Amino acid sequence: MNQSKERRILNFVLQNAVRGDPCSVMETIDKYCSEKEWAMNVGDVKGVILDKTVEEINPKVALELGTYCGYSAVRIARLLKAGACLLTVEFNPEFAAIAKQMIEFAGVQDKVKLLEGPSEVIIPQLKKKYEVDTLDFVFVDHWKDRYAPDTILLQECSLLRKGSVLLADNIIFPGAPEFVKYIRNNPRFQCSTYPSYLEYMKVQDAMEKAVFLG
Ligand SMILES: Cc1ncccc1-c1cc(O)c2nc[nH]c(=O)c2c1
Ligand SMILES: [Mg+2]
Repeated sequence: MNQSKERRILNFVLQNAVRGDPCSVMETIDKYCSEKEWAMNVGDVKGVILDKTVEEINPKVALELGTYCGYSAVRIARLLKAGACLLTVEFNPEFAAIAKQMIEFAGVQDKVKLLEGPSEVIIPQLKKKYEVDTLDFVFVDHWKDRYAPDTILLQECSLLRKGSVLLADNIIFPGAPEFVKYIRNNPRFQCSTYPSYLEYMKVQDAMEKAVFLG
């Protein structure tokens, strides 16, 4: 059975990156996906916006919706301080298996908890099953049609507190119009838009930052 693209990305990392070095893993994925096969990692351009947001917040508890190959989980986890953790949710079992190996190779596995399943099932489990109180940071990068319902679900599950920050990828391309409409018209969120480019492409995209006001 021929290999998946995601398996080819992982193998390229295992053969070319430095084990235990998160930056080396990120650079190697970016090299493969810009030179050989495009893939939907947040990438090196939007990745800087992600970095700056994480550094500004310095979250103790972070959530990522949409792990994919683990690129942004490695990117976020490398910036987390001692005792901080990232919970990352992936519903595709093949992607989750790749991401698990990617996270371990990068050496950030002690800071990352990979949760396999649909976000609408996992989010209601975060408090009781995963001992989360509230989330300091949420990176929304899974499926555009889940952005708005999952943001509502996070509120219904009392997982956001005054000052919790959401950062959503792809609000221009592929786009998340329902989410943008919801969040920008919601007085409980203070929104700002970060124009950027689609990973590895000269195509406009943007990220939306939304601070929960409580
Ligand atoms: C797959 C794709 N094709 C063309 C253009 C953009 C995309 C694309 C890019 C992303 O960053 C994505 N992030 C999370 N989830 C997605 O589905 C997704 C899709
Ligand atoms: Mg994305």
